[in-house]
Amino acid sequence: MQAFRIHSGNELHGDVTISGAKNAALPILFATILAETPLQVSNVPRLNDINTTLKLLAELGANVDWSSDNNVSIDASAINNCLAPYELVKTMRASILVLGPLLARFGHAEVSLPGGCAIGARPVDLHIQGLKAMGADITVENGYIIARKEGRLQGARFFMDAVSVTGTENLMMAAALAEGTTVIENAAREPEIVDLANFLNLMGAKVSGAGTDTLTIEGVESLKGADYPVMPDRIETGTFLVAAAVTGGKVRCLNTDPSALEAVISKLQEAGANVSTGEDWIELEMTGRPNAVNIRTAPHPAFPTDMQAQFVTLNTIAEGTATTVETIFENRFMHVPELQRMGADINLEGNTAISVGVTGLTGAQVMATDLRASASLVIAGLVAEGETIVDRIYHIDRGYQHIEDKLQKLGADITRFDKPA
Ligand SMILES: CC(=O)N[C@H]1[C@@H](OP(=O)(O)OP(=O)(O)OC[C@H]2O[C@@H](n3ccc(=O)[nH]c3=O)[C@H](O)[C@@H]2O)O[C@H](CO)[C@@H](O)[C@@H]1O
Ligand SMILES: C=C(OP(=O)(O)O)C(=O)O
Repeated sequence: MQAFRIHSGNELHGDVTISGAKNAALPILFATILAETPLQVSNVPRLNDINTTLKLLAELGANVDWSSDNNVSIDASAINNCLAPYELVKTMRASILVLGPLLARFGHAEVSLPGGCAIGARPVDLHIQGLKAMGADITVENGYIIARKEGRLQGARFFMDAVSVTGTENLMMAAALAEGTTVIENAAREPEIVDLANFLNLMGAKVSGAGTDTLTIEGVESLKGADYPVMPDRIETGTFLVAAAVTGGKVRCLNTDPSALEAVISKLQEAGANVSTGEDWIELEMTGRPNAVNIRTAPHPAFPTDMQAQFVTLNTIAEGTATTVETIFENRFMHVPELQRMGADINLEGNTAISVGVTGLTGAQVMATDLRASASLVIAGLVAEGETIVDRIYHIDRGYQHIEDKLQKLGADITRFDKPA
């Protein structure tokens, strides 16, 4: 199993190029199931989750070519199988995104239930309810969601009880090929939803309202291929900005989109960072210790849950006391006990972490438990005195393309190594 060895001491300085967004690339790649002609998706990050997605598409019968660095060519005209097996789905919850497109195009889908994960139960009831509202017949048998519809799905009005990102995406993709108009109320407003809607529209879909809480989708009979670049990763961007704020120094993130990071940038400024932005870059300069900042996660445009762990690390070494409230996932504080082992002063009370900033952390062997928890531990390792070993970094490889290479170029002392189990 691979691990990171990190030594503290260096401020981060320099430029880092941000990759395409995992959480936009995944739905976009699943949306290719809807297209009857070949297409190309560019700015696709080299990540384990993308590998899993492409394996799944190939398993369904699509022709997939990822020989060129960040460009993927897909021809979904050959899909001849509507089964997404447990072995692939269990490694990546976003696999549930095959459900809507398969059902809409082929009238049939069998998708393993993804099950819970480290950050929470993560049910998919809203995905199922929405597809049922469009006329699908859905049962759950032997751990599989079995969905059928004779003829096209029917446009429907659906109110989402909870704001769900992949739920909104699944229903938007299904509605794109439905007969009639679908209205999704209380839809997620994340920038990745807008990116998916733009891709669908380029394929010939009629989606409007993306980025607001009401999506209107006029179904069309077929969709064609289109070439599309995935938006930049706002969470990877935020992670590098927090790393620079914690270590001190000056880091410029290139090939990113500041408009997708307003809540994060505003918290970094509150923490004392000097942040400047251009059309496709963000620069952060930090001198001295950050101020502790209160965080409350909520659906976009509020503060993203995927940046919560990184800010807990910032609060750990900041000046003052802060509360971090996690309102999206019921178990997303797995990094806290690991940070405590490095000397953090954090009290957990239900969905709230109360951090009292300490003047220094000490290196330790810590375990990554999920994607963003891993990032928070890497950031902690960059400032902890001595050596930090972060175990189980396969979690971080799900969401960050070559994070150690990018950090090394900024001056960090971090190496990947094979650690005997
Ligand atoms: C691949 C991807 O884009 N992943 C992101 C997506 O995950 P994902 O789309 O899985 O997260 P959701 O937005 O669906 O989850 C939000 C909340 O809704 C609940 N819920 C969701 C669906 C459902 O059918 N029933 C239900 O109750 C969840 O348990 C959770 O409490 O959005 C999350 C919230 O911004 C991010 O942390 C993930 O990085
Ligand atoms: C929780 C995340 O991803 P996923 O939904 O793929 O588990 C994440 O990107 O932080």
